[in-house]
Amino acid sequence: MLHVAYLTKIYRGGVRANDDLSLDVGEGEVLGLLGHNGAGKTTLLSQVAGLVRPTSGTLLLAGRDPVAHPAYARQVCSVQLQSQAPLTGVSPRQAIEVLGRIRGGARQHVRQRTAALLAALDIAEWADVPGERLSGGIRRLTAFCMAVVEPGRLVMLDEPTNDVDPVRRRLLWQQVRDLADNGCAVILVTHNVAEAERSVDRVVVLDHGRTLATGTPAELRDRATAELRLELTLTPGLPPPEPPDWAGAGTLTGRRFLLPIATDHTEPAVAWALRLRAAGTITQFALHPASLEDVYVGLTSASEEAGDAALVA
Ligand SMILES: Nc1ncnc2c1ncn2[C@@H]1O[C@H](COP(=O)(O)OP(=O)(O)OP(=O)(O)O)[C@@H](O)[C@H]1O
Repeated sequence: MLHVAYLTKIYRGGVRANDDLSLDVGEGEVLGLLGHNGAGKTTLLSQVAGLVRPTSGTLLLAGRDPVAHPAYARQVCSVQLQSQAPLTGVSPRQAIEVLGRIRGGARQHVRQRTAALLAALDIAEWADVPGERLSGGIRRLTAFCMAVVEPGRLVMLDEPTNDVDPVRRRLLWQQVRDLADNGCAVILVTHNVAEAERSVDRVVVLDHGRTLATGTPAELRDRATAELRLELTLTPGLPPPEPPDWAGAGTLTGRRFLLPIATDHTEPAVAWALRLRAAGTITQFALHPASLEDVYVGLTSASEEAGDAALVA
């Protein structure tokens, strides 16, 4: 559905926002695009939508170049932008139905789909409230509905869960999954790695415009299977214990002390934690596998260190 090969975008002024980027997204697939602020995610989406011209490389949207065929790109792509949709003077229902009609949906079908989306995201009670009286989260969910009321074959969502409460976020992820199950290709830009883990088929991690890693969430987590996390809850008022030499450097957040542990040190880790609990140093402990978020943070910090080393060299 989308084929990107060796894509580079250099903005006027010399910022290299995408650097030799290659990826593919198939029908029925949700691709999660992760990366720090300024990694080049929005730039990639803008080029796919035909809004920004690539400096070099290949971009094919259902077999055609979106920059050479912008009307075609607009028909094939549905986009929810990162910026909030202007809703002054219109209600969510009006805004969603107008978008559905603009995208060529039949009146009856658009009405039904709008009502179904509002109900599925549990925002029907705001359906007829003017936009200026809506909270940021409801506006964000309305923008999502506007993007998917008559979805194109490729749906691109730029941080769709910003400002949205946890319960409605889950409802939104279900809608994203349904889009893919109905045959859409979906690109999901998010900073919420833990949530992405549950709803994407594949992940691309961008770093300074380049692909840092790609794979299914399980494949990326496998890179860290050699590691577990030992989580100690410290007794109030007590400092963290000195980690044994087989544990990695610990991070302290409040009373939570988190240590990376190699899987072959599971037994001594549990024995150590039990001793700490018996001595009253900690109140409880847990040992769990590394999450995709741990892998993501590890990848990006390794890249930062490599960048710093390159600068020093
Ligand atoms: N129109 C533009 N002109 C010049 N530079 C730009 C332009 N748009 C983006 N950039 C720069 O290109 C780089 C990539 O920006 P982009 O918005 O694609 O990143 P992003 O990954 O979407 O970031 P965020 O997560 O903060 O939204 C940044 O350094 C940004 O400042």
